[in-house]
Amino acid sequence: MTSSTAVLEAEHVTRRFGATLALDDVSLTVRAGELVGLLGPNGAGKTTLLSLVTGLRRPDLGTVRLFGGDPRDPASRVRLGLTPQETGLPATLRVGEVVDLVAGHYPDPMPRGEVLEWFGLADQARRQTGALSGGQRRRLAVALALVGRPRLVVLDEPTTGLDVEARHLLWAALREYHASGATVLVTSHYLEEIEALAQRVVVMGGGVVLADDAIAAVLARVQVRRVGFSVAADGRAAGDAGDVVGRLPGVVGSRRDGDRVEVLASDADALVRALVADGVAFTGLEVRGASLEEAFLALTGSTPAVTSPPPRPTEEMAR
Ligand SMILES: Nc1ncnc2c1ncn2[C@@H]1O[C@H](COP(=O)(O)OP(=O)(O)OP(=O)(O)O)[C@@H](O)[C@H]1O
Repeated sequence: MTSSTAVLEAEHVTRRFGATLALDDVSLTVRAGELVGLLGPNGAGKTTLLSLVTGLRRPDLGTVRLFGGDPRDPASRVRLGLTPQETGLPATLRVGEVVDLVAGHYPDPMPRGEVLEWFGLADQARRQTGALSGGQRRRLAVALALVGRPRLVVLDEPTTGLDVEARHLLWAALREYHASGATVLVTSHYLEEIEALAQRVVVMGGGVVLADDAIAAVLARVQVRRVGFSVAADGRAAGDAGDVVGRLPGVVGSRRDGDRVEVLASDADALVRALVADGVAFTGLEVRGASLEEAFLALTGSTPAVTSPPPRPTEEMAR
């Protein structure tokens, strides 16, 4: 397989669940040897896309291919390792038994001891999976995705519920596995995680692909901050604020609600300096990270800026 071979392809894929349009004309190609991060907030469509390209569901429209074949065909899936978001492990089986069970489906699996050691589970081999902590279960799920030495690994939010140490252990394992020549597709809510792992990032929101680029290029695009301030509802201050906001090159969107002005700006410092320099009488200044979705929706112009409700602030999303 050459490095340009597509291992996973979605072309103009649409998928509905009742009235919900989960994917709206999505196209994505992942080539052999890539480590791709699929980033997006809850409901963006990431899991749905993975379910189509791994053959768990069918698209309503469009085509999907896995290793050039139909993802629903077991022959296409034999080189795929998958960790779904929810992992139903048989609670009464021991960790080592589950590893053996899964390994038995592959022609050249990793030795049990090696894979357990790799994921920090060597001393859990004789424990029943039902007795594992949430984090240990998560690590075991990823270990099971890799035990058959798949050429493509698809991981849906693999680090959910892991503490910092376990997350870093998992990132290191994925980087190492990728370095051995595998292709990796990993979803996350967190830019920090994708930044640590991926070379290329695909950002989804509202069922569409909002950006697909090298991580550095995407990071440069999401350095957007939300600046909020109040001005007198009418009169000179409001006009001045509008003028200043309109003049600044880094402003990607703005909204006025009564006396409150909300601006999405790539350079919040410059915006505030300009407001002060122009003598705009503002009060109640707030500067905080915009959510990725806000930033991308604003940048792509696909929806009026700053209209979504404030994102739930998290350490990783607030930038
Ligand atoms: N089985 C289903 N039945 C009904 N609606 C669904 C189903 N699966 C997904 N959806 C809807 O489709 C949309 C996309 O969901 P999806 O799970 O693909 O998003 P996601 O990006 O993976 O989100 P999360 O990060 O929360 O896992 C959401 O509006 C979701 O409610």
